[in-house]
Amino acid sequence: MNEELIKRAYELRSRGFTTGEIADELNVSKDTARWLILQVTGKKMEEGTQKAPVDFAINWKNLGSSSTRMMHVSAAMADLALEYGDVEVVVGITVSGVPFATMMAEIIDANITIFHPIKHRKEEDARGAISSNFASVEGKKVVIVDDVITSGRTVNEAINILNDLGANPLCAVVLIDKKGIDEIEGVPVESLIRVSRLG
Ligand SMILES: O=P(O)(O)OC[C@H]1O[C@H](OP(=O)(O)OP(=O)(O)O)[C@H](O)[C@@H]1O
Repeated sequence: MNEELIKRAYELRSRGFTTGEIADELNVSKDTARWLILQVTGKKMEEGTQKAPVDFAINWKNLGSSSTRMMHVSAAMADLALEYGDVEVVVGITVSGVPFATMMAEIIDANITIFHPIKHRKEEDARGAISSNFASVEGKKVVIVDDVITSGRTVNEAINILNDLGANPLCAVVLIDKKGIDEIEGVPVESLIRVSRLG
C-alpha cells in the first residue's frame, strides 16, 4: 500500500503539486505527504524520514464511483444530520463534499449550497466563500458536509465563514473523521466512520 501511495505522491509532485496539495489529494496529513515524497527523492536517509508517520490514507473510490452507493451512504449521513433538528440548507464543501451534500439535501428536502475553501481560491486576498449560485445561508439552520476530516482546518474555516454570514451551523457531517473530534468551534462533528488513536 505504501508503494502505491509513494508512486501517486511522486506522480503528483512531477505534475507540480505542492506538498499541501498532495496531502489534500491523497487525504493524508502534510507530514505524511512530505514523507511519501522523500521516499523517491533520494533523501530518505535523512534523520526522521525513515519511519512513516502514523496516518491513514483514505480511498473511497468504490463508493464515489457508484451513484447508488453514494445515495445509500448520503441517506445515512442525512440521518445523522437530522438528529440536530430541521435542516434548512445543506452546505457541501468543494469538491468531494458536494455530491454527498446534494443527495442529502434531496433526501431531507432542504436547500443546497456550496462552500469553496480558501485553498481552492486563487486571489491572494481571497477567503473561503459560499457560492452565489446556490441557496443563501443568512439566518438559516445549516449542516456542513464533507468527505474526510484530516486536520479539521477546512470544516473550521467553513464554520467561521458561515457564522460571519449569519448562518446557524447545527453540525458538520463527514464520511470519515481521521481526527476523531467531537466538535469544532462549538459545532458538533458527526461521522459515519471515526478514527481514534489508541496510543
Ligand atoms: O481536515 P482538513 O485537513 O482540512 O482536510 C480535509 C479536506 O481535504 C480534502 O479536500 P481537498 O481539497 O483535498 O479535496 P477535494 O477537492 O477532493 O474535496 C477533503 O475533501 C476535505 O475538504
